Amino acid sequence: MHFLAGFAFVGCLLLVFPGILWAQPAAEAERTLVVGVYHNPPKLRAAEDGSPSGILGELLVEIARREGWQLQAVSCDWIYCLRFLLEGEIDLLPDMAYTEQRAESFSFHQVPALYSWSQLYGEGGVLVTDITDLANQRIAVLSGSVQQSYLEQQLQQHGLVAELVPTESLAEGFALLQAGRVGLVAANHYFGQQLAGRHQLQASPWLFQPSQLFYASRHGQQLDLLQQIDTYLQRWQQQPDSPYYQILSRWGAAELESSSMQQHYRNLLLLMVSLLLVVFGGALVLRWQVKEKTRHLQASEARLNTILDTVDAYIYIKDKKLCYQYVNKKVAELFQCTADEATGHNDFAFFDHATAQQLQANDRDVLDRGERKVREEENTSIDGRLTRHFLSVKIPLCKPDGEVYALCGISTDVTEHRQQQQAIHQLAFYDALTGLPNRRLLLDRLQQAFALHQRQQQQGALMFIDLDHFKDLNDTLGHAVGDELLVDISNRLQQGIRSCDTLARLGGDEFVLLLQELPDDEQRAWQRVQVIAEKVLQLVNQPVQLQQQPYQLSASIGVAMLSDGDSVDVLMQRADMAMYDAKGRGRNRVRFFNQHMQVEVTERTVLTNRLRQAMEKEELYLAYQPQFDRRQGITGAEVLLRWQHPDHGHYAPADFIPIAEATGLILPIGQWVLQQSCRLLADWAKEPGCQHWQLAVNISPRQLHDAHFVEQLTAILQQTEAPAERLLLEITESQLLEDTELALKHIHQLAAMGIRFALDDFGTGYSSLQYLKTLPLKQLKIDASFVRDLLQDSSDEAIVRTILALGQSLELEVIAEGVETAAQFKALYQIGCRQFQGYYLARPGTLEQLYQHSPSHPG
Ligand SMILES: Nc1nc2c(ncn2[C@@H]2O[C@H](COP(=O)(O)O[C@H]3[C@@H](O)[C@H](n4cnc5c(=O)[nH]c(N)nc54)O[C@@H]3COP(=O)(O)O)[C@@H](O)[C@H]2O)c(=O)[nH]1
Repeated sequence: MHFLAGFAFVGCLLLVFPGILWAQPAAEAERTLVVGVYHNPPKLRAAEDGSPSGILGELLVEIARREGWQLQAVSCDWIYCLRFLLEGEIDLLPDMAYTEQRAESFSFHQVPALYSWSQLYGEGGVLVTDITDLANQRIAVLSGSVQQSYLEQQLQQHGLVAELVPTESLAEGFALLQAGRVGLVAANHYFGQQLAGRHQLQASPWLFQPSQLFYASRHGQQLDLLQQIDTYLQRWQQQPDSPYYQILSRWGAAELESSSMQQHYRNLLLLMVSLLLVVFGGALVLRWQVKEKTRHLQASEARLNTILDTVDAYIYIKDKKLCYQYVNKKVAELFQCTADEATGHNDFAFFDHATAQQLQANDRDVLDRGERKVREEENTSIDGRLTRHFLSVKIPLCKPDGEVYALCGISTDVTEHRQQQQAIHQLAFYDALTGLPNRRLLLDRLQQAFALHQRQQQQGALMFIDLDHFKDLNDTLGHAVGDELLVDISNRLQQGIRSCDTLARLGGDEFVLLLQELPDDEQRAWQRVQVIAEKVLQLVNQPVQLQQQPYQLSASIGVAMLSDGDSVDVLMQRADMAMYDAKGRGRNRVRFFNQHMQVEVTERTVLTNRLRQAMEKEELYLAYQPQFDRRQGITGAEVLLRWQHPDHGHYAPADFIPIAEATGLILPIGQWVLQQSCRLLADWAKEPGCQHWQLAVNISPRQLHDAHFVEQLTAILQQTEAPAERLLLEITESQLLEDTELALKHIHQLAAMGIRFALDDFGTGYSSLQYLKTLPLKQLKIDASFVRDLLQDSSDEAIVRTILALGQSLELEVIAEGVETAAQFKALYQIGCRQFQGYYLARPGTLEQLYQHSPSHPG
């Protein structure tokens, strides 16, 4: 029993850790070959020092010596040798019979190294002359061997029932025969002959499975080496005094010697049996067997212990009571005791209670099911100070009859790997600055929430939260302060949400809140989201102290209910759309997605595509609206962009300019407007009647903030030779709000070149005196809205008067725009306005129409 358990134990360990048990001295070796050596004497066996021995072993050693190959021998049972060869753990396996099936997985050389056949061996009285004698027999066969496949096939062909008992080695087969567990054992004649002689077994007269024996490598590997082996075999098999025949005769002579000794032994035994009775003979045989096996086991155990104590894994055997029966050095180190001290104790002696309970549950599973299990285990030491993660492979150890008697565990410490995995996970799914889930994780959770909504109609909402003017703050106060602010906002928002909700940061100042577990009723769910959104606004609105200054932030929030979209992408787009709508409506507010937004976006997309082509197709042109002095003489004109689409007619600038702005198309379009305007100024400079006229050109915020704007306008002025001082760039206050520093820099650079600036829509924005002081302005433009209600609304009149007074004191020209009636003109004139623009005087038109308003112009 012990002997058989040993087979299982060795198998379990060698299966996982094939060890190099013998290596040739490496002095002049050029090539290292790992050779599998299984016990199949006289063809193959491991010598005392572990080196390959037997006929094929010595033959290989001789070839290797001549070729300068370094051999490293791995001692393994046949079945594991095969597996190691397949898995590339070993390079070469001697003593493999060629079959077509094997040729699919292994490569063989050409010249057979040996010829062999198989026989069946049994106690005297079992006579096998042909296949039919195998009916109802229990026959031990080497697992995965040619004998096994041949016998299986033959039994099936002849419709015979016999039990083939697979063994891991031939020795195990003969041990089963000795123990009376099988009636016959199948083996090649080399091995069988030896064992039969030794154990008084009878060889069957039925010879089967003649085979050619080769050295084999993993399929397609070591082909040059196999060729070399062929060269030696071919040469040596033709020379009677070659090493081939010397080795053969050495092992053949040993065999003969062994046979003749056996004969002598048999005679002696017969004599002894007759003299000392069967009892003494039986005892002797038994003692010899025990001694042989003990020696074999001790040698294997010593070799194994060396391997087990050097591998970087925790290896142990636990009995059915879950007490350690064996621990390797690593386990003993972990338990801070010797291997002997660990033996006999269970996990409660080494781990904390919860760990021990979990380990025992895992172990029981393996023992009860009799199945190999792989699990990740988290083990905390008994003092609770150290927790490590292990990947544990646990294999049940079974007796030949299948009964599980222990388990063998191999655990690898994967703590660092786990930590790395966690770090990678953190990087992959969380935002590095705030620690909030990132886009990837949000999408994952949204996907789940959406699936739940579709399956069970569970309500949910997606909230896009964008901080207003965060970019300005970031640019002004620096990115470190910006980061601090984002962390602060994320903490505030996190405190205000429930654990079932997900707050994520998509990047920059974009936060997204996924709300789940809302009331089933759609209306109530909507109301709950409204309340939460208001709360978010309040949280953002709370003043924050940055660089000793209090700041109050606001956010624009867009909401899409999960029922608003039919996919995650659509939902994201819709929440984003709603957020932009909130921004467009003045920021610091919440907007829920509605279909109008969708229509607007669709229309905007269509318009964007048309606008992209408009420039190429020359559908854009310029209109000129004259500007007048108090005597209604022309002082110049405002250049106004127009778009005439061949199919869809005239598009209003108020519709397409914001799109051009948002898409960046305003940059090439604006450049074209400036080129046209400068050409016209250059032409006017040559005409005495209009030399003094100026052209007012609207500049969009995008242009003013563009890094190449100054450079491009300088180039245009140089190319056209237009007088810079006749160019008046109209800017609005709102333009200056975003990235003020860069805008001011560009304005000052252009003013230094002589270009003049007008502040458009004056009075409608912040009307900051600060701008009036710091900007190199030449003109203020009273917004048309004040002119429109001038006659009805006294406060509008007061504003107009104030603007005029401001202009006077700051020495700025003031022009009123949107003058539509004679009454407005008169009223403006009476309160001191001296420059005018509006439909009353002239509508925007062609150049010809402009010239018609000036009698002095030759055109
Ligand atoms: N960045 C650029 N913006 C441009 C350019 N061309 C125009 N625009 C801007 O588009 C907005 C709408 O312009 P538009 O429809 O051309 O309207 C202008 C005038 O036609 C209109 N106007 C002029 N007089 C009157 C009037 O008596 N009544 C009345 N109802 N409207 C009148 O006012 C617009 C000019 O406004 P302003 O620029 O503020 O002086 C408009 O914001 C343009 O700025 C361009 O090339 N680039």
